[in-house]
Amino acid sequence: MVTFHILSIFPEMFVGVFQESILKRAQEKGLIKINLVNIRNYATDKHRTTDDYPYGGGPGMIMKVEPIFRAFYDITAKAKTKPHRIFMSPQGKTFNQKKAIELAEKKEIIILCGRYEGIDERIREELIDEEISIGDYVLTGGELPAMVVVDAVSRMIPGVLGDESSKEDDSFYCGLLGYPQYTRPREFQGKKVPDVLLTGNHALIERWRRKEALRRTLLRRPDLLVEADLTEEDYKLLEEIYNEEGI
Ligand SMILES: Cc1cccc(C(=O)NCC2(NC(=O)c3cccc4nocc34)CCCC2)c1
Repeated sequence: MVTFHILSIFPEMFVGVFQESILKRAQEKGLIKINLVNIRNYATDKHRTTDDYPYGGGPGMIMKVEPIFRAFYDITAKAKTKPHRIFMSPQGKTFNQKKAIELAEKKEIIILCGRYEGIDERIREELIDEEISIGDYVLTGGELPAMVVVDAVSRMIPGVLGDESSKEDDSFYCGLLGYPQYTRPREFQGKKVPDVLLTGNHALIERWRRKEALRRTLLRRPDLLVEADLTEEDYKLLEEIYNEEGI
């Protein structure tokens, strides 16, 4: 069971996303709990201010310390265990499946979403255990990155993925890209489904799938290949692929 406390000035952004199939069912099964926290509720001035001008000048606004500190203290006081505290930030370590699996072991997770030009540094110094980025591009806020983390971590919690899960595949292909997939019709615009997939020979099908996953990974994401734990059989398949691809 993982409880996610998501701190944002736009908590309503999350409602639709977490009311969809897998995450909704996981909440109903009591496997995950999602607590949407509006930072503005912790601002005590009459305008419920959460941002202010940067010292030293410069464009944009900075998220203020008081509302965020109050929110962290309140959540931590009410939490059963000390929450693991994440700030979604472009300055963070790039999120990946390994991190998702690691976070699925936590009991309580606070995810702070940035807005404006960012947060007052004292928040990062005092309240954050780790910063995570979902990639190198400019976004308007940390909310979408937070949804990505909740989605990826929730899938790794036992029981969240029904038996229709592709989790085994995830683990089997861990670190590789997916193999080509087909469904009916068998032929479309003259393009046929590979015969091997129609043989019912599972060993042959598995070999073909593993080889195509290796081929796709080699051609599109060789960096993943370096990280993947390959078997002797994989290296044989790679030999064949190198020859076929004329590399
Ligand atoms: C490459 C680069 C350099 C400098 C700024 C930015 C940028 O996008 N700054 C804007 C903010 N970006 C994010 O929060 C954010 C962005 C991207 C991935 C993320 N993964 O988690 C949070 C993420 C930060 C405060 C408000 C939104 C991006």
